[in-house]
Amino acid sequence: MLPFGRVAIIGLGLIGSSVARAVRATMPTVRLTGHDADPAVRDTALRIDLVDDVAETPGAAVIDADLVILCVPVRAIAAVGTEIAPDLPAEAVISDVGSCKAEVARSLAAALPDHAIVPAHPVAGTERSGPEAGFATLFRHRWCILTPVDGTAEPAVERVAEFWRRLGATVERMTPDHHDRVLAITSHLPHLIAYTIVGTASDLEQVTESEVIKYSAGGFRDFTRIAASDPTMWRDVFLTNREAVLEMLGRFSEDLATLQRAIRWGKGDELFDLFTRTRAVRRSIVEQGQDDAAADFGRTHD
Ligand SMILES: NC(=O)C1=CN([C@@H]2O[C@H](COP(=O)(O)OP(=O)(O)OC[C@H]3O[C@@H](n4cnc5c(N)ncnc54)[C@H](O)[C@@H]3O)[C@@H](O)[C@H]2O)C=CC1
Ligand SMILES: O=C(O)C(=O)Cc1ccc(O)cc1
Repeated sequence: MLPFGRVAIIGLGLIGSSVARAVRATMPTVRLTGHDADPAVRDTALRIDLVDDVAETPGAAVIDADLVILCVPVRAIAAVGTEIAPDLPAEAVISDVGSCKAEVARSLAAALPDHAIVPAHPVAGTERSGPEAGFATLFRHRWCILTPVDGTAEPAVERVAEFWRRLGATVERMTPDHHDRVLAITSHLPHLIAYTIVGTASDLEQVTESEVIKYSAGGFRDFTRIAASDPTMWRDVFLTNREAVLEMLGRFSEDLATLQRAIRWGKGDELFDLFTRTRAVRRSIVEQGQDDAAADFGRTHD
C-alpha cells in the first residue's frame, strides 16, 4: 500500500521538483499539488506539467493533503508552517527537506504543535536550482536522514521512511543535533571552503588578469561547481547551523595552521603522512561504492 495518496509540495525548485518527478515515476497514482511563492516558478511548473495542480497559495495546496513536504530555504520553513496551519487537515503529516535540522524542527513544531512532524534531509543535490533543474532519479542510491523528535507517532515516521524508500533513497534516523554536526563537516564546511577559495581566486584575478580562469585545473574547477550553489539556500544553512559550523570551522582552521607551519618549516614527513591518510579515506569511500561516479552510474544505468 502507498504510504500517502495526496502529497503537497511547497517550494518547486531543484528539490521540490525532483520530489514531484520522482513521485510521478514511482507512485503515479499519487495526487500531487504544488505551490511556490514565486509566480514565475508557478508558471514554469504549469508549463512543464510538474504536478496535478499548481495552487496560488500555500493553504490551497495543502487543503486535502495527507503529506506536506516543505522544500523551501531553511529560514523560510517555519513561516510556511505558520501560513499553512489554518488549512492543514488534522491527520496530515508534515515533512521538509532542509539541509539542517535542529532549529528547523524546533520552529516547525512551534508553528504546528498539533501535527505529526517528521523532518527529513535527502543527502542528494546539485549546484543548480529552480524547477527545471530537478530530475526523477536524484534520490536513488542516496541517503535520506529522518530526524524525528521523541514522542513523534511511530506510524507517521515509518510512512515518511517508506515514501523516501519508494523514491529510491536509503533511509537512516538520527537526532537533529547529531545530524547537524555530521553535516557541518561533510557538507556545510566543504561548501564554505569552496566559496572562500573561489572568492579569493576571483579577487586575485584583478592582479593576474584572468590567468585564474585560463589555467584553472581540475581541482579548482571542482570548487567552482560547488561555489555556484544557490546563494539564498546556503546563506540560510550557515546562519541556521551556526554553532556546528563554527565548531567545525574552528577545528579546520587549527589544522590548516598546522599545515601552514609544516610547509614553512619544511616538515615533509608531516605533509606526506597527512596526504597518505587522506588518500586512504578516498579509497575507502570508492570501495564502498559511495563516490559520485559510482552513484551517478547507478542513477542512470539501472
Ligand atoms: N540544493 C541541494 O542540493 C539540496 C537542497 N536541500 C534543501 O532543500 C531546500 C530547497 O532547496 P532547493 O530546491 O535546492 O532550492 P531552489 O532555490 O531550487 O528552490 C527553492 C524554492 O522555494 C521557493 N520559496 C522560497 N520561499 C518560499 C516561501 N516562503 N513559500 C513558498 N515557496 C518559497 C523559491 O521560490 C524556490 O522556487 C532547502 O531547504 C535546502 O537546504 C536539501 C538537499 C540538497
Ligand atoms: O552538489 C553537491 O555536491 C552537494 O553537496 C549537493 C547537496 C547540497 C546540500 C545538501 O543538503 C545535500 C546535498
